Amino acid sequence: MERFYTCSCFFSDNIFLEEYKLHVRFVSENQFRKDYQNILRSLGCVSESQFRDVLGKIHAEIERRQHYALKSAERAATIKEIYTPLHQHVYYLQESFLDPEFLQLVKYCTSTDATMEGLMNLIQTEAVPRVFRFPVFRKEFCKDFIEELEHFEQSDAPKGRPNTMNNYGILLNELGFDESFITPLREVYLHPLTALLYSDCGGSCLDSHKAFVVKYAMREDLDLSYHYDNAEVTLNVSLGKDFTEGNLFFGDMRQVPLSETECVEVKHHVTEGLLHRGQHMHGALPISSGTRWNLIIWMRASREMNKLCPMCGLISVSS
Ligand SMILES: O=C(O)CCC(=O)C(=O)O
Ligand SMILES: [Fe+2]
Repeated sequence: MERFYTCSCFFSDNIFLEEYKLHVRFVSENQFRKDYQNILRSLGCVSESQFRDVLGKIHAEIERRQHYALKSAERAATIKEIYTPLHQHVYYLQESFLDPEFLQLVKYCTSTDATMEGLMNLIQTEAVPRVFRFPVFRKEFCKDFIEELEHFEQSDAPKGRPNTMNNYGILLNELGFDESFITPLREVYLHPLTALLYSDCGGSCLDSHKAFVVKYAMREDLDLSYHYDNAEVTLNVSLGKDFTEGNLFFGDMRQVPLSETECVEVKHHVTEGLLHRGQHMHGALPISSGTRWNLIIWMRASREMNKLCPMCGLISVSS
C-alpha cells in the first residue's frame, strides 16, 4: 500500500492519558510540567507518584510509537502464518457486498456532469454541517464480516490496538484487508464521493488510508473521548451487532475551543456510513447494552499533508 504518511509529531503529540481523558504533548519533562502540571492537578493528579505514573505511561506510549512499524509488520507476518480465516470471501471486495443505493451514488459521481449540488440532492445530510450519511454495505456482508472479526478476536493471533484511545478493535491492514478490500473501496467507490464533497480539504486527492474496526461492549470500552482524526476525510460505518445508545457526537473544527462549541448527536444505523472531515471534532457516547462494531477508514491526502499535518497543524516533517 502507499505509505501512510507520518509527521514527526507522531513521536511527541496527541498522547492520550486515559485516566484524565486528556491529550498531551511531550517534548521534555520540563516542558511537560510547565504545560500540564496545573491542568493535571485540577483533574485529580495531585501526588508526585501519580505524576510519575503519568510520565511512565507517556514514555511507554512514545516507545510503542517508535517501534510501531516494525511490530506491526511482525504481527501481520505472524497472522498470515498462524491464522485461518472463518470467511475467506470477506477479504476480497465484491460489488455484491455493497448497498445498491451506495452504488447509485457512486454511479452519479462518476458521470461526466456530476456536481456537488447534484450529489447533495441525492445524499442524506445530517444536522451537522458537512456530515453525510448513506448505506454502504448489505446486511449479509456486515454479518459475515463481524463473524470473521470475532473469530480473529478469539484466536491466538497477535493483535495491535487501532489507536491510543481504543483498547479493543482490530487493525485491518495487519489482518490482510488492505490491498484486496480497503484500497479498492477507497479508490473506486469512496473517492468519487469525497472528490465532490470535500475538494477543499483533500477529498479529491486521497491517496492512503488507515482502516480499523472499533469495538465497544459492556465489560470493555464503552465510549470514545472527543478527538480529531489523523485524516483528511473519515468514513465510519456501523456494522452491528445489537446495541443501544452509543451515538456519535460532533463539535466544531479543531481550531475552535470546546467552550465555544455546541455538540450535536448523530445516530449510528447498522449498514450505514457517516462521512466527515477528519478535523471535525467528534467522539462516541457510551453504549448502554450490547456490542457495537464500526469500520473506520481514515483517508489521507499526501498533497494536503505536505502542506499541513492534520495532527499538529504544522508543516509536516516526514519520518
Ligand atoms: O465509534 C465511533 O463511532 C467513532 C470512532 C472514531 O471516531 C475513531 O475511531 O476515530
Ligand atoms: Fe474519530
